[in-house]
Amino acid sequence: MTSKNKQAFVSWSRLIKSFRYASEGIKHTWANEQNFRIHSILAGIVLIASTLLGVSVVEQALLILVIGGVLGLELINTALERCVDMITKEYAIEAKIIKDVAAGAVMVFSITAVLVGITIFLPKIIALLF
Ligand SMILES: Nc1ncnc2c1ncn2[C@@H]1O[C@H](COP(=O)(O)OP(=O)(O)OP(=O)(O)O)[C@@H](O)[C@H]1O
Repeated sequence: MTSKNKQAFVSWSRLIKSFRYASEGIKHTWANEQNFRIHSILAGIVLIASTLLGVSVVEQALLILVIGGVLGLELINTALERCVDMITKEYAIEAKIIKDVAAGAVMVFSITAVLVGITIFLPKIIALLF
């Protein structure tokens, strides 16, 4: 049996399209979500500081991991907000809970990222000062 719609194992055009759609999602979030812009700029500052302060490769990898986690969760949070807004524009307790819980997830991981940053940077800053 042969399928008329047999697809290539890897379709480059589909891959490029999916990158384009993902970039559009990131651009939309950057344009509309202040928290995403703040987190992205802070991430850039942290990565520059980590290079200047001679943070080890493993520590830098850890910073990249938590930064990616925060930004990824921001994107999921934005998707959930849009999803709720698409379902209802009216006040609904379920809508409130979904948005608040999603925002809570971002906050939990952001605090985790800050704690990782403090653990890595504080000893280096103290060593620089004293
Ligand atoms: N349909 C709704 N029903 C009940 N409460 C809502 C509803 N929409 C939003 N809220 C409440 O208002 C808060 C802010 O919602 P909003 O959609 O403005 O999110 P936001 O985090 O401010 O996002 P944005 O950055 O897009 O303004 C939510 O966390 C939730 O508590």
